[in-house]
Parts: sequence; structure tokens; C-alpha cells
Amino acid sequence: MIKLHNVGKSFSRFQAIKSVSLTIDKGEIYGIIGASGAGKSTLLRLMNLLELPDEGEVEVNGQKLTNLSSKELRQARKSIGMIFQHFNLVANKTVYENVAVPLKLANFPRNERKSRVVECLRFVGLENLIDKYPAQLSGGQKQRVAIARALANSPQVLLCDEPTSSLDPNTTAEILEVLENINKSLGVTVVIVSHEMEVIKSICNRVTVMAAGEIYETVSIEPKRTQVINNSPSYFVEQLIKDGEINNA
Ligand SMILES: Nc1ncnc2c1ncn2[C@@H]1O[C@H](COP(=O)(O)OP(=O)(O)OP(=O)(O)O)[C@@H](O)[C@H]1O
Repeated sequence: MIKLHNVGKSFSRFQAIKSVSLTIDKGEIYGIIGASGAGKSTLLRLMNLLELPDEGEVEVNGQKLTNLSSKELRQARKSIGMIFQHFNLVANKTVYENVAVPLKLANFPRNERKSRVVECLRFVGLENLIDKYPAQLSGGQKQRVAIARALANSPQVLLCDEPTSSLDPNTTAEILEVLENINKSLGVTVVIVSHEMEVIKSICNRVTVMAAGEIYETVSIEPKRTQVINNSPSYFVEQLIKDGEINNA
């Protein structure tokens, strides 16, 4: 589903990602964890070419994104949704208009847009807030709108960059449930970047631990709700071993 092959990315002379290779299978909920500055967000943004790699190949849904023209890339990106820590909603557009944006950009048939927007908002439980503006919503509601927007074009992959890092624990649990539901009922492959171990352990079936732009380790885990707080890469792995959750990936 997603394949990175020897992908590298530098900012000026700083090597943020150092020749990383990984494969994420269809239907997975895949976590990327590590300390601040480890390269997690950059790695995620390389998966839809929001960051262009200096070297290596990126393949999603059997298409080598790194070989596509910009027009072909725009088309391919329709099947890759993305959500962010700070939601990135358009402040002067209503909930409805925010979710409709990607449909307009994709030339989705005009007469089917409304029902598609409502369907997406219903999926995240927000169809009653359709005429509100982002400023009138809670953080959790804003993230639900962002998720509905990411789902509008029926993506096969959903990339989530710190999706719960601005939310309280209860709202975090609700958003994780929505993401799990998207994976289970829509069959969407979900990739989650987080620095919070408990988020990753809650729903991911596999996790890559990043450190200094490289993969420190990739392990399989049994998703379950727990609470662990620490930031060193080795600690992430030690916790998984201690809990008997590692099967070498
Ligand atoms: N556009 C950019 N220009 C310059 N340096 C960048 C850019 N984006 C990322 N970096 C640097 O690359 C490194 C990795 O950044 P990245 O955001 O991927 O890390 P991260 O693991 O997601 O960290 P955090 O958890 O703090 O978001 C950091 O040192 C960061 O400063």
C-alpha cells in the first residue's frame, strides 16, 4: 500500500531523513513514534510528497509518486487524505464549506456534493453542526470536521500528523475511536504520527520508532488502551517488550 525505498530528505545541510525504507500494508493502522525532531512529520509528509525526497522512491497504491507529473500527482493525492495537529480548517468557511473544498478541487459532480458532505459529516457525528464556523467548535469537533474533509474524496490512505496532540484525554479517545472506525468500516489504511506512546498503543497494529532521522525499530503490537509517558526511542521499544506486545515485524 505504502512503500518507501531508501528515501532521504535534507533541509539545507541538515539530514532530517536518512535513507529510510519501510512498507505499510493495506488495512493497517501504523504508528510512527519518536522524540521531538526525530523526523516523524517529515517522514509522513514524504508519503504524499508534501515534502519532496532528495533521493529514493515513494509508492502509494501501486503508483510510484516520485515518477508522476504534477497533474498526475494531484490525481493520486485524492486517494491520500491527511489531518493535522492544528486541524487546518479555513476560518471564514462553514463546516459544510470546509468539507466541500476537496470535492470542488476534484471536480466532484456539483449535484452530488451536498449529499457527500452530509455523508462525511454524519460519519464523524457532526451533521448537526453543518452551518457553524470553526471558531464556534471545540477542538475535538474541529478535528472531526478535518477528518470529514479528509474522507470527502474516499481516500484509501489517511495520514494523521499528531492528530490528538492538541486535545484532552477524553477527546483524544473519541478521535482515536473515529480513526479506528474509518479503518475497520471503510477499510482505509491509517498512518499516525505521534510522540505519545499511549496514543500509538491504543490503536496501532505496527509501530516504527524513529530516532535522528532513521528507523530505530519496527515492531508489531496488540492495540489496547494503556498509559505510558516517556520520550526516548529505546524506552518506546522497552515498554513494548516489557508488556509482551512485541512480535518482531
Ligand atoms: N521545512 C523545514 N526546514 C528546515 N528544517 C526542517 C523543516 N522541517 C523539518 N525540519 C527539521 O527536520 C527535523 C525533523 O523534523 P520533524 O518535524 O520531521 O520532526 P518530528 O519528529 O515530527 O518532531 P516534532 O515531534 O517536534 O514535530 C527537525 O530538526 C526539524 O527542525
